Amino acid sequence: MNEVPWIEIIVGLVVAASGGGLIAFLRARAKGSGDAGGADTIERPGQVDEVTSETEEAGGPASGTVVIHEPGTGTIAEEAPSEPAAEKPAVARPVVEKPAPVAGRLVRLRDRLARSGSPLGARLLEVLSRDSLTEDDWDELEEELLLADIGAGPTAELLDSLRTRVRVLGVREPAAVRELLREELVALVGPDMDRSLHVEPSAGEEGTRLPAVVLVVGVNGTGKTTTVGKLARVLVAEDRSVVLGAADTFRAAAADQLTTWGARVGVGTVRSDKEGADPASVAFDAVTRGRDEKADVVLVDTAGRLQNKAGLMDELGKIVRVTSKVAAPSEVLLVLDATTGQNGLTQARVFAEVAGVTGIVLTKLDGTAKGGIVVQVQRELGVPVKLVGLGEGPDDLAPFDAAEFVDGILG
Ligand SMILES: Nc1nc2c(ncn2[C@@H]2O[C@H](COP(=O)(O)OP(=O)(O)OP(=O)(O)O)[C@@H](O)[C@H]2O)c(=O)[nH]1
Repeated sequence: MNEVPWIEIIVGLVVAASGGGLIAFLRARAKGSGDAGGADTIERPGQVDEVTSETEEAGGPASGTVVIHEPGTGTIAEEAPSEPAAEKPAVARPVVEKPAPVAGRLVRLRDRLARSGSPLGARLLEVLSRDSLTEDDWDELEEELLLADIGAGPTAELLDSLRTRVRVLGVREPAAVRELLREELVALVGPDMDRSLHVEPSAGEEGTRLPAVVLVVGVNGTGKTTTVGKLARVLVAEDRSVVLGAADTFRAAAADQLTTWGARVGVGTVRSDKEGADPASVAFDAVTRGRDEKADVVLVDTAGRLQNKAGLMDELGKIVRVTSKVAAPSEVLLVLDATTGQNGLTQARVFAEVAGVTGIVLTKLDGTAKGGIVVQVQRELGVPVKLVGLGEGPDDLAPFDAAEFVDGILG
């Protein structure tokens, strides 16, 4: 018998056997990258490097593989073909953190302000505790309120009302005047504004379940990526399932930063392999992924470089249009740095005009005595502050509440 056919048969059998694996692998690839744009990958939390090296050992590609970390279990599953469990190298179980409960976080504001210097409340109360208030005292109060960025209009309103009540009620004791001031400040901050976050999934056509889409916009450096990471933790603490979209493709490190934030709480990030990729494409992929996974919320981080209004309008407008093909944004959160005062407000106006902002996240409140910016920002933009950043810690993001906030700044 001729030996050649035997060699061909053996080679054929080997090719057929590995071909099965290849088809399974290709199927897995096709399943994982079926979104528009094609270039995006979803990075699931966990130790991605370890998963990748394991994938290589299993015969899969070193990059672009869809890896999935099952939130909460600490196990890693991947969509590429796998060897029988007994033959697999051990994979270190990633630690998934449990975020701190959300309720009562704003109480920390008082401590943080006390550490950051002389808070507004302490200075106001020092004036108000003088025996009888003279014209100079009222002027001093006005100055303090203006320095705290409350703004000229709101400051005049507050002082008018406070003076009248102090006179009419004949209040003299510092504790009673303090209480009146507290009431006036709460009224100014707006206790009745709807500050709830709209993060409930909705019903699409033919009963599809659509995730709530939250776009996070704002000038660079204000704390957008950090806020998206912290907000993911808030939602996880409330038992909601979350997908992150790294549409800040301008700064390469932003996607890594976001992936790390998500990984800590078992949340996956959709990102692009290409630096400078189209943000709208990444946002679309993230929302599609959220819909396919029946996630409750998709949080999309954006770049928001403010070169000019037209460019910003183009970029954000496109993100809104494109994501709306799957699910329209239920929230557009504008992130503002509380330490930038008036300058931040000017930039905020541009974003509000362009992006249809539904809520404000005021970051770095821990680093400023100018908490009054809350009042101005709400007045100027006509939208409520919904969340505040109180520090760089992972759980330093608090739902905003007018009365708790005023108690925080009054100390
Ligand atoms: N103290 C304090 N720092 C904060 C807070 N929120 C964010 N930061 C810090 O602000 C810096 C900028 O935050 P990022 O999240 O990278 O800002 P960004 O807006 O995404 O920036 P770009 O990606 O460049 O657009 C980081 O050092 C954060 O830790 C806060 O509430 N308090």
